[in-house]
Amino acid sequence: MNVEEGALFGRPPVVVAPGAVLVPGWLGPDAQRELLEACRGWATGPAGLRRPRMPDGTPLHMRSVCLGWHWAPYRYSRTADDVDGAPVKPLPDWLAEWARTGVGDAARLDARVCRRWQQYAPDAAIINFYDDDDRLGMHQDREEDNAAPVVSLSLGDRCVFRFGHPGGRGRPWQDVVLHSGDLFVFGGPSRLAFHGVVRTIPGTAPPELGIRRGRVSVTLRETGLTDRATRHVGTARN
Ligand SMILES: O=C(O)CCC(=O)C(=O)O
Ligand SMILES: [Fe+2]
Repeated sequence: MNVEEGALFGRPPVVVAPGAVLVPGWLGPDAQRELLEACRGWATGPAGLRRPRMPDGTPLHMRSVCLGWHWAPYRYSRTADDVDGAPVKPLPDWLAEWARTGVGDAARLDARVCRRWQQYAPDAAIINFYDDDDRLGMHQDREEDNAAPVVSLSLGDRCVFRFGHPGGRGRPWQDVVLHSGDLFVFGGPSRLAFHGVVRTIPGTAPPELGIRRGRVSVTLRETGLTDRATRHVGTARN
């Protein structure tokens, strides 16, 4: 975890919007490999990788697997009901710890990210796998009953990530290129900002990562949910 490393390679941290921070090169090569290896394991069944579908059956343009809580448009559950009904895999403590450290690093760059990052305790992760032509439409992350920030880690090919504002899908927005190893955290006034993945940039993964193609993202959140209360709200992501 390195706030300085990105800067050494000419990409300093950026406050993309109030409470939204990009830390380039936050994961070094070994940590990226470790996380990618873990993602490959999580992708296998039970409760493994699948292409999520909108409530009307329209498939999304990527595949995903969940940890802690299973997310499918637009609700969280403890079982992967749109996969095989198996219990969702646990979110490992080490990954929650990485996310907490990431929120702390981001909060030092912009205090609006999170006021009490030491208490950040994500209980859900979504791992997205993007092929060359995949994307994710502009959406809000709003199935959480909680204002804690969202933490995203990128692996593999770069992508064009569009970050807007909470008021709607339209402009203004900023397009930022997320590289393998980058940390992006959005909280505070940007917690409900619309965002999406416009496109991946094939062939841009670091060769030493050992990924043949595509982009993987790991997105962590505090759901604020208990097993008795799940939520059904949301906006289109297709
Ligand atoms: O893949 C990404 O970088 C974004 C993922 C995302 O926005 C989500 O899963 O809600
Ligand atoms: Fe999102």
